Amino acid sequence: MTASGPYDEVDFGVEEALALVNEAGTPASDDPGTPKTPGPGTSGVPRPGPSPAPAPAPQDGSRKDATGHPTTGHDTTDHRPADHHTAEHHTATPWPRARAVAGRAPRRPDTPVSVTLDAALGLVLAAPLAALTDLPSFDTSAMDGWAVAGPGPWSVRAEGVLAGHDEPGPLTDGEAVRIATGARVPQDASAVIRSEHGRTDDKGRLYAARHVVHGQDIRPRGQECRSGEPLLPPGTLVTPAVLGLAAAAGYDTVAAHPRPRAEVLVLGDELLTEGLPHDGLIRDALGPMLPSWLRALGAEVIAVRRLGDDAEALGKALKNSDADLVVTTGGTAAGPVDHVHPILRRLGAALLVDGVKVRPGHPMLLARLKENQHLVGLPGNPLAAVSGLLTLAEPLLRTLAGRAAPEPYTLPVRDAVHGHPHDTRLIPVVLRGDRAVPLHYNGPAMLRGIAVADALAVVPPGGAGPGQELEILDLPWAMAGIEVCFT
Ligand SMILES: Nc1nc2c(c(=O)[nH]1)N[C@H]1C(S)=C(S)[C@@H](COP(=O)(O)OP(=O)(O)OC[C@H]3O[C@@H](n4cnc5c(N)ncnc54)[C@H](O)[C@@H]3O)O[C@H]1N2
Ligand code: MOO
Repeated sequence: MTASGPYDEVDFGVEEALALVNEAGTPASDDPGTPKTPGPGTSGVPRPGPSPAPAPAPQDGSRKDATGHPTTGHDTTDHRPADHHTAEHHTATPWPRARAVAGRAPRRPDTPVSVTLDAALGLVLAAPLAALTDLPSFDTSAMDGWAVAGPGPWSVRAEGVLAGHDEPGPLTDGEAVRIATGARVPQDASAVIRSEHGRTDDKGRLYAARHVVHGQDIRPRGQECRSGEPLLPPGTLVTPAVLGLAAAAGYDTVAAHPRPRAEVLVLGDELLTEGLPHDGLIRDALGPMLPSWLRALGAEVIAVRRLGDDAEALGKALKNSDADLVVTTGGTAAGPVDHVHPILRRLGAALLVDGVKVRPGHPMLLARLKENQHLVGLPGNPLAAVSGLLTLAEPLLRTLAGRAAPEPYTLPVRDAVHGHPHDTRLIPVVLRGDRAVPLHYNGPAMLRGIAVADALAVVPPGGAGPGQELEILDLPWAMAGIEVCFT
């Protein structure tokens, strides 16, 4: 890519992004099937375009989910790291199972709290929302016009009635009163005539321009609900519409599951927080990315701390943290300054997932630090960290927040996608019409693909052929978006 390429344009569209980064047309990323050897030249080495991908071979006779993975229905209570058999991944957990383990790791959502409406967006209701009032709470006019009683023509009262005012006196047959939308309809009114459907003569008598139907444009009290009627069940996500309904139904606060509290610990001596990379130092891509991503997944981020490669500092930070979820970045592998495993061992943490059969991100891990406190260890490579975030942090936060799992869905993939021989792959895609289009820059250290992606596609071991249905993991801002909070 030259400096004058379309990436330098401020406003390039998805089509251009696709042309630049789709997997089919351009050199690809790290070979997902090749064991990684850290060192110069291993990252970003162009590889040939995708070869026709065979359909994933069934691994055993067990039930398969939409992606062809064995489902986890039969092992729902087993929290042990799985798959002790292969030399390469002695403890790695299959990807679907890792998600299930993470979703079950917290035993239950936290004790419900009472939350003011302005703070409740994105939380989940912990109790049914029952109407505290009839809605509407009085007979109300649906239109600006006249409330009338009996057949016309009608004599119009001098005083009109506005929304928010006292109930006007009852009407007698042949009488009308000017009325505004939302105003109380006087007793004994038989209909409301819209202002454009009536005219008055010089004696102040009202004539209807069209047939008047009894009850027209009057919203009777309790039309939407009666006081006490259940409106929403517990477990409902508080959306903007839910906030509106709760307010209309008389609520100042709602009972909700509190936002899980997350702390981010960024590890690595090589990380810069500003300026250009120099002297082997690189910019920290995860510190700026994770807090808002975690918020988009429903967490409150209580701290982001940079600890370098200091084992003691890591140990202390973990001991002192009171977050529900600690997210570390880097240091998950077995390099000389990869301190996560040794520190977890020293703290006596229970490893629930120790490596996942997924690319990128296979060194990711999940540990229970204390009762109701968990740690997700994200690998340092940035796209591998995204993989860990969606594989482990997303289901864990979802459970803590009391949210139901989204309905899984699949889309056909437009192009063939390389698979790892044994592991699941997660690849950034854009959704075009009813197809998922793989993006090219999907190497573990690359964010260029995910930055223009709508979702991640789940590629089963062995890869996928063109048109094959793949499970799609939406990115939180590409879904309803209401949980997104970038501040
Ligand atoms: N002998 C082996 N080495 C490695 C293996 C392996 O299987 N055997 N796996 C590789 C894979 S895959 C990954 S992913 C990484 C995971 O390593 P760590 O979690 O220990 O992460 P680090 O070594 O600290 O960093 C890896 C890479 O990412 C860069 N990094 C770290 N933090 C950030 C950040 N906040 N922003 C941007 N980039 C970051 C770091 O500089 C390294 O380049 O291990 C492989 N090794
Ligand atoms: O390559 Mo590693 O899979 O986690 O980034």
